[in-house]
Amino acid sequence: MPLKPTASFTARTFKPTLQVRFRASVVNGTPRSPSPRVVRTTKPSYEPATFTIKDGPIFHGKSFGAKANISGEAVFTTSLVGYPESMTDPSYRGQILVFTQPLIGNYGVPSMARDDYGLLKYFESPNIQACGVVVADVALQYSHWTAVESLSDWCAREGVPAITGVDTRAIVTHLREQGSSLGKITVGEEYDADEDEAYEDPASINLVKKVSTKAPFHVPSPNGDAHIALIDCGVKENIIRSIVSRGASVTCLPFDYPIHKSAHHFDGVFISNGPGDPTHCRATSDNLRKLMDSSQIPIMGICLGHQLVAIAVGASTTKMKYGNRAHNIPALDLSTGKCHITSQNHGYAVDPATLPNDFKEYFTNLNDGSNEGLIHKSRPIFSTQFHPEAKGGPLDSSYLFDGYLKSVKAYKETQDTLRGGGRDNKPSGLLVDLLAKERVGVAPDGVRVVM
Ligand SMILES: NC(=O)CC[C@H](N)C(=O)O
Repeated sequence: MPLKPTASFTARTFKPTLQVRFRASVVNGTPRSPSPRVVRTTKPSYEPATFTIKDGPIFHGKSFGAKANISGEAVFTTSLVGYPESMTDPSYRGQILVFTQPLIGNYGVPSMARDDYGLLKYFESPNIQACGVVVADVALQYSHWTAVESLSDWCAREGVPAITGVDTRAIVTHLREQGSSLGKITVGEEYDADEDEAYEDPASINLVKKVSTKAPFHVPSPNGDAHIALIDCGVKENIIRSIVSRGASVTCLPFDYPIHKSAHHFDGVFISNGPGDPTHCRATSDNLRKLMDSSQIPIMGICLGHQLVAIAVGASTTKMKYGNRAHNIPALDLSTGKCHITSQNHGYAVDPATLPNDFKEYFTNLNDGSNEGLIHKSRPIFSTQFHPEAKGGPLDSSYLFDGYLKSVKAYKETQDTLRGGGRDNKPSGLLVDLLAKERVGVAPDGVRVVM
């Protein structure tokens, strides 16, 4: 049944202002100097905007981001927090992100600060990756010690259209019934219902190519001398951090890098998360298959990486009706019988019935029974559909990185023994020193830049 367009939106009146409130000056009986809690207000443009679902309802609201018209796959997340992390997760490239949490933007947007490893502290990549944002009620006031700007200013600065004042419950009801659909955001102009050909299907684009690093880059670890090759299909910063903090340096390689030809330089291979349909990423799954046939190196994959490991071993993937995007999804570890609450963002799933005999299902989803992981029966190869690095989200399953690093270090020791000593790191070490320390992109003029 077509839903009625939501036409009413009442823009609140406010004065842009900076308010400074003071906390109690006595804490646990100890006087302290007043520390200001800064509350900033923001003033979005509030031009009219429209969110339209292809072959579905039209929602009228107000723009609070860039003045631009876009189309993409409309998906929803039920995460309560973590909009800076979700919006910068490259897995969302080509997607319009609908938040079910009604109030978004209340803690603002943090800075591009970097941690001791040189990784972004508060974002999962340097830019907003979702092509549009839909919320019920954008916060006009924001307050947080990490905040440097409002959600509205950030979206406008990054050229990302965003709409507020729409009934996100009706949108999500529709997406759950119809399944993930194409949608578009139109800003500042009357919606023309005859313009249906304006929908661009991101499934027709090689999204992984767009987000993968254009050249290798290296993130050294001060905590150990293992070395991991990470196939970057759109890696989140916190995945790299989860590895380097555990004592392995990471060299991030483009998605189509022929890793099977150079695995002997590394102690482990990692396949990252990323956007789009995994069957469009044949270059990576073909290289992985050749790698598994020629080397015993430990392998771990997350999300798209999980799907690519599955495809490499001959299993198949299916498109889910509307996917799983949330920070509270229960996944059962079939090897221990323990349930972990996990962070997820995916629209495809591995069919566990198609796994070959030497693999078994590792995790299963306790909500919908979908596959959440696979593991080789005798070799150190495993992957998960959920995100154990969980940014944002719960850290229940971060032990999986410990297990991976353990097998990486064991493999390194065996290889060192076979070589009769540590790897001669000189040649590859020197090359690694020459690499950029951050993601490498391409500027419009074709010149490679560090992003
Ligand atoms: N987060 C991811 O890696 C997503 C994987 C894949 N693009 C999917 O939607 O299923």
